[in-house]
Formats: sequence, C-alpha cells, structure tokens
Amino acid sequence: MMVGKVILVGAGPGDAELITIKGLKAIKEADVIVYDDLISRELLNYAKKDAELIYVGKRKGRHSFKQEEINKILVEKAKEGKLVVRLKGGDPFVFGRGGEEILALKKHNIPYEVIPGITSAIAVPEVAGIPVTHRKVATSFTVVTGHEAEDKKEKQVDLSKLNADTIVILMGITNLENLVNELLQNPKRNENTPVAIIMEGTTENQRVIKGTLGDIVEKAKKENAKPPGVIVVGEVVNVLES
Ligand SMILES: O=C(O)CCc1c2[nH]c(c1CC(=O)O)Cc1[nH]c(c(CC(=O)O)c1CCC(=O)O)Cc1[nH]c(c(CC(=O)O)c1CCC(=O)O)Cc1[nH]c(c(CCC(=O)O)c1CC(=O)O)C2
Ligand SMILES: C[S@@+](CC[C@H](N)C(=O)[O-])C[C@H]1O[C@@H](n2cnc3c(N)ncnc32)[C@H](O)[C@@H]1O
Repeated sequence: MMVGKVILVGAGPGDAELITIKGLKAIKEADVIVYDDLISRELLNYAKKDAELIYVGKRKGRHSFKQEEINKILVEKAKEGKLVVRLKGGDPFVFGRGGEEILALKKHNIPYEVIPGITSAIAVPEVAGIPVTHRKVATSFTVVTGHEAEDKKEKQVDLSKLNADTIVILMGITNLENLVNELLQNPKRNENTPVAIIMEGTTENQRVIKGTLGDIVEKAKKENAKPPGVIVVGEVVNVLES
C-alpha cells in the first residue's frame, strides 16, 4: 500500500482568518485532521465532507492523548495511505511539540511537510496593541514557557537571570505568582515594571489585564484570569498608550 503523508499545519493564534493560504489548502485536501485544543473550530468547516476529524487537544492538567499516542495515530493513518493534517495552535514549532512529532515520523519513514503558523507569542500581544520590540524601548524579546514539564530533572528557565528587554511567557497564567516572584529577583525589573496578560487573544473573547510586577497578581485574581493567556513583561506594554 502507498504510504500517505503528514503535514504539520500552524493554525495561527486564534482568529480563524489568521491561518495561511497554504495551511487552509492543506485542511481542504486532508483525509484525516488530527487537531489540538487551541485552534479555531471554524477551520474544521473547510474539511472534506468525508474527512476523519480526531481531537487530541490538551488543556492544563487535561491531556486527552499522550504525545506517544498522538505520534502513533499520525504514523498509522499515514501508513493507510492517507493525507494527514496535524493542525496545531499558533506555530507547530513554538511550544507545540512539532519537533517531537517529526522525529516520530522520520523514525517510521513517513513523508512529512511543515506549514508555519503565526505564533500567539507575537500576534496576541500585537493585536492587543503591544509590539514585542520598539525603537529605543526594546531591542530584544524572548519567549519562555510558564510551566516546565514535571518530568524534567532541572528547570531550564530562570526568569531572575533573563536579560531580554521584553519577556513573553506562554502557559503561565496559573503559575503567575511564582513567575512574578522570580522576575522581581531580576536586577533589570522592579515593582514598577509593566506587565500585561492577554487572554483568548485575536478572538471575540479577548481580554486584557494591565499592571506592574507590583500589582498584576492581585489584578489577575480580581479579574479571574484564565488560560489560555500570554503574559508580556517590559516597557513595550504601555509604549503605544497615547
Ligand atoms: O496557562 C496555564 O497555566 C496553563 C497553560 C497550559 C499548559 N499546558 C497547556 C496549556 C494551554 C492551556 O491549557 O491553555 C497545553 C499544552 N502544553 C503543550 C501543548 C502542545 C502539545 O503538547 O502539543 C499544549 C496543547 C495546546 C493545544 O492543545 O492546543 C506543550 C507543553 N507543555 C509543557 C511544555 C513545556 C515543557 O515541556 O517543558 C510544553 C512545550 C513542550 C515543547 O514543545 O517544548 C509543560 C506544561 N504546560 C503546562 C503545564 C502545567 C501542568 C499541566 O498541564 O497540568 C506543564 C507541565 C507538564 O506538562 O508537566 C500548562
Ligand atoms: C502549548 S502553547 C502553544 C503555543 C502555540 N504553538 C503558538 O505558537 O502560539 C499554549 C499557550 O499558547 C498561548 N496561547 C495560544 N493561543 C492563545 C490565544 N489566542 N490567546 C492567548 N494565549 C494564547 C497560551 O499561553 C497557551 O497556554
């Protein structure tokens, strides 16, 4: 039997219209779509009538499928000669475990392709009016996870040492207090450092909370901040406020 192919497609940051033309074309041609949680369900309307749709999304603490199970689904469906689209939120290679999925496909000699998506790390602050860099205000930005996998031997991210002008934190909402305490140990930051939290960015449910390292934890509690959200730290947070 002819082996099929797997195409990793970035769905973009939330608004269905922020997917690429190439990504949408792949969705329209797919026999199988294996999709994540943080993708706009509107995109699934473009699938072929007889396409098989498989939900494998994860939310904090609620992983519907283990990564190994997802890898297995991709390999098996491709071995049936199918065109499989692996539809992931934002960009597949930004905290999307796209790299791991490719290694699994290579191990089984499954042909694959990657179609980039617009990452929430840049687009979600952007659409909320926050540029990650700005002349004379920020000439560097870094993107970090707000949670590290429990099975890691030692932490890889130390916010008290990060030197970038702008820090963008993904998967950090429910860990905010620890992240703020670590940031306050950073000589570059203090209680007045601006912070923004943007939840469900680029969608009609978008919510923004602005504050400083001194009061953002309080504000987030008061306004019941919930994932998914992007946390932005640095002077760019207010740079477009007139
Ligand atoms: O904002 C929050 O606090 C929760 C955010 C959040 C998390 N995972 C999540 C989200 C999105 C959401 O639920 O909105 C949901 C999540 N985490 C991740 C993915 C992508 C995927 O697995 O396909 C997804 C799924 C996104 C989707 O389905 O659209 C990936 C992930 N989880 C994690 C990491 C960081 C790492 O592995 O070091 C990474 C990146 C791995 C990489 O590609 O480098 C770790 C993580 N994320 C998270 C946690 C907290 C523990 C838990 O999940 O209960 C933990 C710790 C753990 O998994 O052991 C939180
Ligand atoms: C596992 S990461 C996946 C990131 C994705 N690959 C990307 O490039 O945007 C999930 C995190 O992305 C962020 N995120 C994704 N979509 C978002 C949105 N529409 N609004 C706010 N945050 C979002 C949140 O921090 C969420 O916890």
